Amino acid sequence: MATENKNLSDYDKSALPDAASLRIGVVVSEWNSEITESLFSGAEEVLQDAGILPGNFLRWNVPGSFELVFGCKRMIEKHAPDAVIAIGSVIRGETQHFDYVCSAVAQGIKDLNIQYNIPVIFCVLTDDNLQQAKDRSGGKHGNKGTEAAVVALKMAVLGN
Ligand SMILES: Nc1c(NC[C@H](O)[C@H](O)[C@H](O)CO)[nH]c(=O)[nH]c1=O
Ligand SMILES: CC(=O)[C@@H](O)COP(=O)(O)O
Repeated sequence: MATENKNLSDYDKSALPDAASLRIGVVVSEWNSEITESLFSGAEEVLQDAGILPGNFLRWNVPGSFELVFGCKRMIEKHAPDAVIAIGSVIRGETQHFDYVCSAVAQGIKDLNIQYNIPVIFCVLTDDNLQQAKDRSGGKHGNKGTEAAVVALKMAVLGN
């Protein structure tokens, strides 16, 4: 399993890009909030370790992962952040709805990266069950929110 072999959740604080001059946005889905709040906490810790100023750390909530695309788009247009992290947790149910939500969100976030000159980081867990989500949001496989924040910082300063 890819995650078992590659865990970016352990990071070197001294190697993080300096966030003192950066504005980072985070859009958080309220579905599976136990998971998304853990992901947010992981991301928040990294950004604070990197020295982000409170006024430059923006958080908006949206109802579900499908709304992450619009939420990130509106945040970009309103605040022009240096990077945006989209946080969600999609857990498979009985129907094909899981597949449609996951595909739409992944494609939509990819499109935002192309449409705007701002990195939009895909921190959306797509799991078959709650345990898989727990394992990747502060459990045995680390925290994808932590990883996403490291990626956001690196992409925000890319080419500088
Ligand atoms: N089942 C999950 C959803 N479903 C809701 C959709 O994301 C969306 O809000 C709805 O279709 C209205 O547009 N969302 C998640 O984030 N996680 C799920 O497991
Ligand atoms: C990802 C979803 O929307 C899914 O959890 C909904 O569950 P179901 O497919 O049983 O309606």
